[in-house]
Amino acid sequence: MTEVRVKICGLSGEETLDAALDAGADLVGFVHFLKSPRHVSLDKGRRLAQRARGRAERVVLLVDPDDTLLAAAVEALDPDWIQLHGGESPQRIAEIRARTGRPVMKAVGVAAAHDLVALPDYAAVADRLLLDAKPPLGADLPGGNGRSFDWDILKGVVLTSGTMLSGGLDADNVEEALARTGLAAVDVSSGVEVRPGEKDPAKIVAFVAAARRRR
Ligand SMILES: O=C(O)c1ccccc1NCC(=O)[C@H](O)[C@H](O)COP(=O)(O)O
Repeated sequence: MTEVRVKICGLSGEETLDAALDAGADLVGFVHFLKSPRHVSLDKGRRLAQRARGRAERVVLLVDPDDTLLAAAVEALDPDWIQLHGGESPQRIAEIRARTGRPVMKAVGVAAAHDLVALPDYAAVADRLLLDAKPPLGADLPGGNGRSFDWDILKGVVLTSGTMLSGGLDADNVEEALARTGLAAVDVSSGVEVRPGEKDPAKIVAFVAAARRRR
């Protein structure tokens, strides 16, 4: 079995970024979305991304970005990945890939089996898919809500290689989530926090260790 890939998302400070890097996270995510408690300015994102260069893949997370924001985010963070966490269409994803020359990870919200119908169209244009729990109706945030979806929905579904599982994961449930879905890549935000936006180094270490127990 291949080693599980781990992404820690919503890092906004040097200390917790270092904890993720030292714990061996494969990807580190920086959220640029004003409504988020994990929002980092482009200047802060630039500094954090520089700090992580060469130690993990750097991901900038954007929600329905226009071309001006995209260009500014790419210039500032020089990301290895652009994660799109809004209502971007497959056509817009193809445009963003072409415009930026960066690989794109598309987050798809899942609540029920019918949400998986969208996956082939996204898989055709995105470099990677990230399956996240759909946010509750009227939520401020399209992700980072600490909710999980019924992993058994994925049983028998053929997913593209590298697909990441996300939503409500933590050190206590990540092994079971990996076992039940058969996926080999996970993403976490709330599950390594003490409160929204405040990451906990000890929880980051515990999460990476728990995910890696599953090989
Ligand atoms: O984390 C945020 O604040 C956020 C804001 C806007 C769009 C997406 C956001 N997070 C997306 C992530 O990548 C999270 O890691 C993912 O949704 C899982 O979150 P959680 O359930 O809190 O672990």
